Amino acid sequence: MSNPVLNVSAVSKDFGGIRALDDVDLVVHDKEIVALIGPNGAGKTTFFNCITGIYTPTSGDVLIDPKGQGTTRRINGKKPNVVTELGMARTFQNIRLFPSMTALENVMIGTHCRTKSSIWGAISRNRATRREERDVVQRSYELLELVGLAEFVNELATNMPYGKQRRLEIARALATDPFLLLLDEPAAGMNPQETRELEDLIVGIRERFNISIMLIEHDMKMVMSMSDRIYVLDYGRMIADGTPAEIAANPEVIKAYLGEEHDD
Ligand SMILES: Nc1ncnc2c1ncn2[C@@H]1O[C@H](COP(=O)(O)OP(=O)(O)OP(=O)(O)O)[C@@H](O)[C@H]1O
Repeated sequence: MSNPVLNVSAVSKDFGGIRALDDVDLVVHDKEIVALIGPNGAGKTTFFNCITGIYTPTSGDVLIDPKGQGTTRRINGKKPNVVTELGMARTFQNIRLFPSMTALENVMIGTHCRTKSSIWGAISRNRATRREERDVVQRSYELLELVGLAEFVNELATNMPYGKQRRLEIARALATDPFLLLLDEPAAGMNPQETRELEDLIVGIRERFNISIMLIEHDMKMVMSMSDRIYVLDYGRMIADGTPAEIAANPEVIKAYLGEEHDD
């Protein structure tokens, strides 16, 4: 198998006296769909924050190898915009769109980290800049179509239904041209029909863009049906990883979810 595109090794994160992540290991391979699950407060969002530059891990390594060819780079402590430029894009548990911009403008902002025009190009509006602007609009529109939002192209993000805003966040993340797409509770607030459609969309994104996808999700039906592998966090510790069938049959996972007495 090729080198993992993401290799997280022995990562811990402390908040004062609280150890939110404790010696966590996780890998994602090329084109894998990997889920991170665990009870509330287990440390899932803290994990995403540690690997996307919002937090610096207290210890451990976050390594990426976008092409999976052994060219590994350590990204601990890099700023979120740098992590995005390096090819890791994410969505948030609490949607973070630009509410008073249109759907198209929100996606166009995502393309920004891949455009080349300088400030001088923007002022002089030379031919290369105008061509690049046209390409950005075209590509952003195509991404809106792909996530099923073509009819909302000129709608302000704030006026869009909640489930559509979640899709818009995915389109904006894709606009950064990632090798790894990180989705934090993409199905939150969606009804069963919307969740099924979202699942199709996520699997379709993997096929179309040949990228890896990692998601935090509480909807077990969705997680079990679409993931290649699943990791389980409990009280900041990784208690299991495996295929959906292995995870469903793992006694420690069942215990964590049923909230039985916790062994140390
Ligand atoms: N900035 C912070 N300062 C202090 N404690 C924090 C901070 N962020 C998270 N924590 C704590 O770290 C632990 C893990 O929280 P986290 O939000 O990562 O869990 P989660 O698994 O994403 O939960 P949920 O499923 O409810 O979203 C919790 O005890 C939380 O209170």
